Amino acid sequence: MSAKMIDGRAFAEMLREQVSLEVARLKENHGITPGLAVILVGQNPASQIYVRNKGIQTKAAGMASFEHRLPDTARQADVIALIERLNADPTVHGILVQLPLPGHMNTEAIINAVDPSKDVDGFHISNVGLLSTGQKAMVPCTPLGCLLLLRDHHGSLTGLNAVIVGRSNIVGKPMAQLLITADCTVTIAHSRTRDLPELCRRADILIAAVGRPGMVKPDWIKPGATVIDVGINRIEEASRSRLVGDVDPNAAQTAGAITPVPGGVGPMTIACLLANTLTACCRTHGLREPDGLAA
Ligand SMILES: Nc1nc2c(c(=O)[nH]1)N[C@@H](CN(C=O)c1ccc(C(=O)N[C@@H](CCC(=O)O)C(=O)O)cc1)CN2
Repeated sequence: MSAKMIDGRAFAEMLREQVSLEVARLKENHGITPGLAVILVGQNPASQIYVRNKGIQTKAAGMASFEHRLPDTARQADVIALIERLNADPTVHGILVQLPLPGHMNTEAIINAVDPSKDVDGFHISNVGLLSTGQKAMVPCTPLGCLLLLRDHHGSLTGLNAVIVGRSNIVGKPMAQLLITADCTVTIAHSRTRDLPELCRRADILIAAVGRPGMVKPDWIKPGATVIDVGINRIEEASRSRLVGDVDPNAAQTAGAITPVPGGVGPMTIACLLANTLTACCRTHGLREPDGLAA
């Protein structure tokens, strides 16, 4: 039997519509327009596309979009000075620094310069600490997107065995925190994990976030399990480029449900960024947070 395809594109569209409605309500009732500032340093081709899409979708949701592009010759101090200006700007409720940054920059120092209340990426050390202690935090967009898809598919996640392959700060670790809070039993695996296929076969929920095309094979999957593929790997084939996930597409024969690549987790990332910007704006102004948008 073939797995149910979890349609992240459709879910993200619904989420963006919900955000748009809440933004319109904020404007009408309180005269407030949520604003998102995105900083792009350098010319990374994929980053340029993501930043452009963030701007388009921010405006489409009725929010103010501020785009700041710096050359890859910019100094770390220039980026931090810009962040400090945005921290002090009351029209900016969310600040995002597009990653990866050029090699000469210290990513942690730059992320930690963002005011935690405007850290819509949820990467600031204060938000990492709040999330890991189960407190109200800004939650990283990709794991938040995965959680929303899982909750929509399963309802309750209580008692399920979740295996996360990948231990990055952006996906693997925050994903584990969210699933622990959702009462899953969580294991984080990585490239040095012993007998990875056997471990994965115990998972009711398998999250693949390693950045290796097709690494998770069909026989690594427990029949009926839910598979969330976070991989976005661009591969060149016969002079054309194609996007593939971390999970072998034949895994759909074993899984109960699976997210496709493209069209699964990817679109949820920007939709959750919009949701986080709205959440940050509501928190800043002491207003009720819309239901269903946060973790
Ligand atoms: N500061 C951040 N930098 C990066 C993040 C992040 O969350 N914050 N995540 C990724 C890139 N990313 C957003 O920035 C992102 C990745 C993928 C998609 C997406 O919609 N993917 C589509 C396919 C798009 C395509 O054809 O290329 C899909 O999977 O269907 C959106 C955003 C790294 N940097």
